[in-house]
Amino acid sequence: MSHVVTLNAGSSSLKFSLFTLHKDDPVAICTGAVDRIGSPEATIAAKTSDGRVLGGDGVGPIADHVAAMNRVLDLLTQWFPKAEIVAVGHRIVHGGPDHDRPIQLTPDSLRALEDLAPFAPLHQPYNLQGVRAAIERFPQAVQVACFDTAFHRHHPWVNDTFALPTEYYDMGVRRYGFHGLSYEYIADHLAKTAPLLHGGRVIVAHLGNGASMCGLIHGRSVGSSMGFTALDGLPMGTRCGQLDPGVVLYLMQQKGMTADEITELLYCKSGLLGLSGLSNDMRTLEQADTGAARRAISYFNFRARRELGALAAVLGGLDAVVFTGGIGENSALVRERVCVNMGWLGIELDHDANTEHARIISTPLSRVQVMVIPTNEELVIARAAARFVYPHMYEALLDKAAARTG
Ligand SMILES: Nc1ncnc2c1ncn2[C@@H]1O[C@H](COP(=O)(O)OP(=O)(O)O)[C@@H](O)[C@H]1O
Ligand SMILES: CC(=O)OP(=O)(O)O
Ligand SMILES: [Mg+2]
Repeated sequence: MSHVVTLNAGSSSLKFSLFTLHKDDPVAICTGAVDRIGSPEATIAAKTSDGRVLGGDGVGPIADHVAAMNRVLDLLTQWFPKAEIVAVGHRIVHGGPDHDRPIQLTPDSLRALEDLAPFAPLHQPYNLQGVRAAIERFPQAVQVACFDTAFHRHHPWVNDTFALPTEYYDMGVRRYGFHGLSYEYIADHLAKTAPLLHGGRVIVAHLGNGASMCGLIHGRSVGSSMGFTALDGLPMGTRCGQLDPGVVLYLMQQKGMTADEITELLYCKSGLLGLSGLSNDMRTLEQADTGAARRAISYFNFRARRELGALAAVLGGLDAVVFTGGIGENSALVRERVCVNMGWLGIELDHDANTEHARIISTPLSRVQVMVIPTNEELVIARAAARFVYPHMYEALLDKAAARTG
């Protein structure tokens, strides 16, 4: 039976899966993640679809994404020696202005994607290292790139542009938006499980180590919080989120900081880590009893509320809010604080349902339905990879994708 491997390198994690290519849809037979990469508490965990837990023993330190990638490919070949890998699907965070759908990777396209690395320094280099490692490990497999930016490529021009002279837009200085694979999964899931809401106005809050929000109308992106890079919008684990560009000028001109120092500050030392002085990890901050940790969480919630209100205005009202991503799926505290006193917008949270991480966490009378939907970027990647290998077998998926991108 043919199989697809998916690799999804986030800023703090490497998620991976092995899918079997069944007739209608790929089916995951193993999913796993290396978590807290780079920290002494790094873990690797995987389980099979029949509930077997893999991994555990002999994990050892996982210093960086390259070590994580090699370890994952070793383990997959060890666990599933007979799997025939026909394709590897890669999450590639930045696709630039030209890619509004997945592509089959070639040496030329790989080189072009390398040029985008400065615009996603926490992701793109690792995504592309994953491609190289997979080519070496599975040379016969088709390598497919699935872009975070593709989902937003047809968002309105007002959300695509900055108010700079237009030649900058023409040279690619645009608001690309990210987390598109996650938004695509949520939009597709809503289409299947809640078609009325899918047809309406939905805000998806993808809150993980990287965090963004996206406003959807009829499952299409009409506005999102991330911009030219994955620095903009909400504060994140180590990234600052929205920042007055005057701060950058001040740091350069008055404080003599170099571009590298500012890059390190904004990508790696800011956000929850910078404000708390303790950790980028929401679990650690929720357990910590320090004023700085509480203030970091308050700032995160404040900016999320602000973005929620702004996107509701862009959508012209609201029918549903979906929380997803590591924090969105697991932190009842953050969801509660983001939604509290939002009755004016039609949001009434059900405290008990939220604490229990129920799928619907708004009250039955809430005008806006609030949901928790675990994201599944892996399935979106596996479907795309499957379409390249067996276009006829997955014709239905192909039609749906075409309808979505219009
Ligand atoms: N039970 C939990 N409670 C609060 N936060 C959690 C919980 N589980 C995971 N998280 C948070 O989710 C974030 C990681 O999200 P994830 O989407 O996996 O990251 P990435 O951006 O690397 O893909 C971390 O801040 C982590 O603390
Ligand atoms: C784009 C981005 O920030 O991704 P992640 O949340 O996986 O770090
Ligand atoms: Mg992620």
